[in-house]
Amino acid sequence: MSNQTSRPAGSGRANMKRELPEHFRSYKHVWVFIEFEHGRIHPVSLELLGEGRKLADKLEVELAAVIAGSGHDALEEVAGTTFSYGADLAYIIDNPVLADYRNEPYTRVMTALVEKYQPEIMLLGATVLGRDLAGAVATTLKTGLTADCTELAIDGERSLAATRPTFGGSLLCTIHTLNYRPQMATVRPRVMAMPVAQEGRSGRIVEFTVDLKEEDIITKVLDFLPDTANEAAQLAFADIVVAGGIGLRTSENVQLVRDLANALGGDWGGSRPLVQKGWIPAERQIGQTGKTIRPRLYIAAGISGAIQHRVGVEGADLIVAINTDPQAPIFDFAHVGITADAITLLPALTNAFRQRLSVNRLAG
Ligand SMILES: Cc1cc2nc3c(=O)[nH]c(=O)nc-3n(C[C@H](O)[C@H](O)[C@H](O)COP(=O)(O)OP(=O)(O)OC[C@H]3O[C@@H](n4cnc5c(N)ncnc54)[C@H](O)[C@@H]3O)c2cc1C
Repeated sequence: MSNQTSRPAGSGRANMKRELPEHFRSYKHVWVFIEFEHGRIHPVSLELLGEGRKLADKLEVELAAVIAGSGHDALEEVAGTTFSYGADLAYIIDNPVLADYRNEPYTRVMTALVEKYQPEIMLLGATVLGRDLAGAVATTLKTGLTADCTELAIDGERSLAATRPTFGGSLLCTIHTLNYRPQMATVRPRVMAMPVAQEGRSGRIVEFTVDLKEEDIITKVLDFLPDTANEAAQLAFADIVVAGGIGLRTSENVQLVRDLANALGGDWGGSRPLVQKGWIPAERQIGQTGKTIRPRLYIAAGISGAIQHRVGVEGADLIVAINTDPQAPIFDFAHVGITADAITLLPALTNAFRQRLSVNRLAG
């Protein structure tokens, strides 16, 4: 009798076909799709340039920014910004049809660019635009896409190891695209650190033209209406965030979190059960299925620190947790833990900060 454990034939990475098909072997370089809309580069694109730089250095290849839109001067200016954030070259696709994002022309441009210049890795932000585009491009190119990655690395065989939470965040899985190119991944805003811009860094511009005609595109943009009702739009980018959990006990007590955030000049949010109870809007949920934040200061009041919440906040520089239970999991990763009743401590902190900050203002 053998005491060896058996595993199903063909299972696991070790039994996968590792040889990349011949026609994919020429695929080189790392690309980042730059989300440029209404005169603004989405910060996630710059965060991805920082991550792409590390991957490109490891592979000893170039890092390219892909910039599509309408108006050559504006696109060149964007290219200049991408160089200072680490790109070696920028592909510019300038066409009036690309003035506003639409899936069809952008997918056409991206697939044509990939077929011509053959990148081995392509990264996009996991924003509304990035998710829409990445899925369409991966499907058209018949390649693999790992969505919402929290970590990107290169393994010993030059393959992209794209890690993301799975099974409701209770496990992390690392996904490889072994037999297809490019290897595509999306990453949510604030998951990766923002790189420091290096002024004066330069790069090459490669112009790419595609035959796009407005009459061939079915969808039409009639107008652009900014989402002014979404007052939580900047939560992911706030320097100071105060959040509440079920420990706040009533919907009225959410105001205590808002008051402290106001006193500190920060933004506010909460854990998922607060959204489920209707105490806070969904766009203020922080965590795996909400927003990922990377503030300099994060104050969590009455939040237990479940893994799904933790993954959205652990990039914060300083985490202060207020919880009545000294065994609460949040104390395992908070930098400062306060065992106290949030409902009495929050107003006391708000008053103290208001007084201290107004004294500082008068003194200044
Ligand atoms: C697929 C999936 C996705 C999820 N996504 C998210 C997500 O994006 N974000 C998220 O937050 N959760 C998410 N969750 C839910 C998550 O698992 C937890 O249930 C949730 O984070 C718990 O919220 P909480 O900390 O507010 O509540 P609880 O876990 O109930 O913790 C409340 C805490 O408050 C403390 N407390 C009680 N009274 C007081 C008081 N007066 N003062 C101070 N402390 C007090 C308690 O000791 C306790 O630690 C997800 C779950 C699943 C399955």
